[in-house]
Amino acid sequence: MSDAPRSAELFARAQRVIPGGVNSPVRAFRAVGGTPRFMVSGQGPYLTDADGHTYVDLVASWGPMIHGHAHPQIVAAVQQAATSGLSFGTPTIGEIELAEELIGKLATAAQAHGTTSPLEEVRLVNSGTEATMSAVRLAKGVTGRRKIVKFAGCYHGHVDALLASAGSGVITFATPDTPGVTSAQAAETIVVPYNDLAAVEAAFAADGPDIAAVITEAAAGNMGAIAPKPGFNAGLREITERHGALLIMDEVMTGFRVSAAGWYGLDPVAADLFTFGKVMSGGLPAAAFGGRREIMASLSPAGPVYQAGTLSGNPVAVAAGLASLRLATPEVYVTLDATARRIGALATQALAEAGVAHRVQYAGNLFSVFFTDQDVTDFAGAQAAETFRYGPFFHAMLNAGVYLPPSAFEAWFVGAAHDDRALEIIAAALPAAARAAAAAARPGAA
Ligand SMILES: Cc1ncc(COP(=O)(O)O)c(C=O)c1O
Ligand SMILES: N[C@H](C=O)CCC(=O)O
Repeated sequence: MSDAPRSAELFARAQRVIPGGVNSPVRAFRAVGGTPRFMVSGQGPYLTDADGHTYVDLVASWGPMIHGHAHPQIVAAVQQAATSGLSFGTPTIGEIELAEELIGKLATAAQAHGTTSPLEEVRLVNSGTEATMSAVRLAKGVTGRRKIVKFAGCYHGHVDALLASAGSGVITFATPDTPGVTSAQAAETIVVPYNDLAAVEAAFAADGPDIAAVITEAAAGNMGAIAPKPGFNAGLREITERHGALLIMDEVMTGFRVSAAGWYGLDPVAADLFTFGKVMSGGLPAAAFGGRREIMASLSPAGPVYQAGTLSGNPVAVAAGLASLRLATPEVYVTLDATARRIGALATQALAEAGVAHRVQYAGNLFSVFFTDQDVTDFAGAQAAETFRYGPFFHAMLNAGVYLPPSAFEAWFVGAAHDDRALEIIAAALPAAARAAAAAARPGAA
């Protein structure tokens, strides 16, 4: 399966008209080598590429495909919506229903935890990047302050102020100080280590009156999967509240994936603002940010903080999101969690048998493999792992029909459609991949 002539041909053609041949850097295979596979279809847990190879998909469009690809009810909802018109640039009923669905899911979780929901209003946007960008602007507008605290290795989309020490493609391609972000923008971002409340306290001790917000991934998934230490998110809540700053919980990856109410359903920390993305729209371009009414009331046209979007609340994306969220029964989450654990256990078994030091880490049902004998709790730990083993591991899996993220710094994702057959393919692929990881040569070694 290493032979992918049609993908190679398409990649050469793409590189003539698209920078690097891809429309998002993480899709390129630069960190693992080789030719990115051009996919032509997806069905359930499988992807099929332009050469006709089929793969068990452990990327799931970077999170959203919780029901697998081309779920018939979601496809039908999209077809139905498209038939009624693709975009109106006016309010629609579906937007209210989607907002109510998101708010209702957090309200149900809050009630189960004996508390009230911090999500009273949401504004729909088109991408996770737009959601975090808008949440940051709103936080600055509401507090009248200019600085943001973020965590090294967390990724919040390609927002200028949030690219500092970011995870995902930024770490994969080692571009921490991307040109185009001005020093003035960079100076407004304070970066501290993930899972380190003392560092957050120190940031507030130094800059407290200037800090508008702390933004965190609800659980980190963009430097591999790293769960917050128990009490970390709650600690952020306490510190921000004490200093009059807002807490922005980025649930673009975890929202409606790790539970019906996202990470909030597992650890109900009442952030001031939440951001949601790809999962809430079933894989179509829609996202959202929201929070308490008194904060959201500052948003235009209700308030002075401007935010807008011609295609925001697009009816087709909204229909996909509604269909996907309504299909997400408690059983779906039980299946996602169990499947992630089964695959993680298979990886552990194969890597242990091959003698490869590793940690399989989970953040809810996000998971990933770190080639290290230490638990990884932050960016420094993720960078210290033996990432040179990932490329050979990745290609062995790919050749055996399993599509992993083409970077050691990304989470792996499953869908409820990953059945026993898909897991058998993964189980069959892992021993050779583990041996390839074991045999990988450290760069620079003789
Ligand atoms: C936690 C998190 N926030 C924000 C984003 C940005 O979302 P998008 O790629 O839709 O702009 C991502 C990744 O995509 C993410 O993982
Ligand atoms: N890690 C990113 C999102 O979660 C990967 C998606 C992308 O940037 O294309």
